[in-house]
Amino acid sequence: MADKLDLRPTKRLGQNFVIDGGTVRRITRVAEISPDDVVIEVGPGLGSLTLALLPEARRVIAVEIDPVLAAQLPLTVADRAPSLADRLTVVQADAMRVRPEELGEAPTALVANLPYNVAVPVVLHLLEVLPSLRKGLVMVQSEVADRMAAGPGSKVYGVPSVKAAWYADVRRAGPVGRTVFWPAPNVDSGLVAMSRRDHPETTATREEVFAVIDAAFAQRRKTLRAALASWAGTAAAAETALRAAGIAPSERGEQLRVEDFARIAENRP
Ligand SMILES: C[S@@+](CC[C@H](N)C(=O)[O-])C[C@H]1O[C@@H](n2cnc3c(N)ncnc32)[C@H](O)[C@@H]1O
Repeated sequence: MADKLDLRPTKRLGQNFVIDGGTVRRITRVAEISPDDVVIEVGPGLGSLTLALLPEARRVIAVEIDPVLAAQLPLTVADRAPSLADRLTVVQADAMRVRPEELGEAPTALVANLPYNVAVPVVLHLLEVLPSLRKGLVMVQSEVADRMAAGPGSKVYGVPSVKAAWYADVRRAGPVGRTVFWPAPNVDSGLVAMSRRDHPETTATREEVFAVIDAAFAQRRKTLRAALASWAGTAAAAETALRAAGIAPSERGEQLRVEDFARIAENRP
């Protein structure tokens, strides 16, 4: 199919296509799609995962940034799975900016082999703008999978872990080797499973909580008293906010849960 399109995969768009049927079936199985699900698939590419998702879901909304691939996808599905073609919606758009109105229907599940350079912003954007999303199964670079699923105290716990935890329970769902792709990337991959949960109860807005998270991890080796100094105005003001939130000023961001960041945000001077 790549030959037919005279396709030269674009590195900038993270175009590494899965060419292994076993991996595609595994992603579909682990995603636990039910016949009622409306799946949003980001970056369908040549459609290998799309073709596996269509028999499982009520609808697949495929969001592809590349206009050539977006135009080809309905033709591929009409050719390979004509009886399922009416379950497919293709939206040519940047998934980092896509708006719910562009999708036609509210997706309940995210399943994607994500473009690796934008995987975290895409996941956070979709969880934010699509409250209908209840679950997700995405393939990302192995290190990113570790970071997204990490908990407090882990060396790789950071901004992606805490922000993802605002929206969902996140866990690693298995490794994927680099040989299942064409072209093969020079990193291994991993599956990440997400299950929507209510965000912590707080009077602070999401933006306010995320501002504390960004500030705390911008200087992750510093104590929170020092790391939050510019966020609070001064180190002394940061200390007051931390004490009011019941958190020792000598702690570091990597020890806190998303609920703790929310309490700090509530106590901004
Ligand atoms: C890793 S490939 C996956 C392709 C296919 N799903 C597969 O598994 O073979 C990533 C796909 O995402 C598309 N893409 C890259 N950036 C995107 C963005 N911001 N929004 C939507 N699609 C994007 C690329 O064009 C490419 O088709």
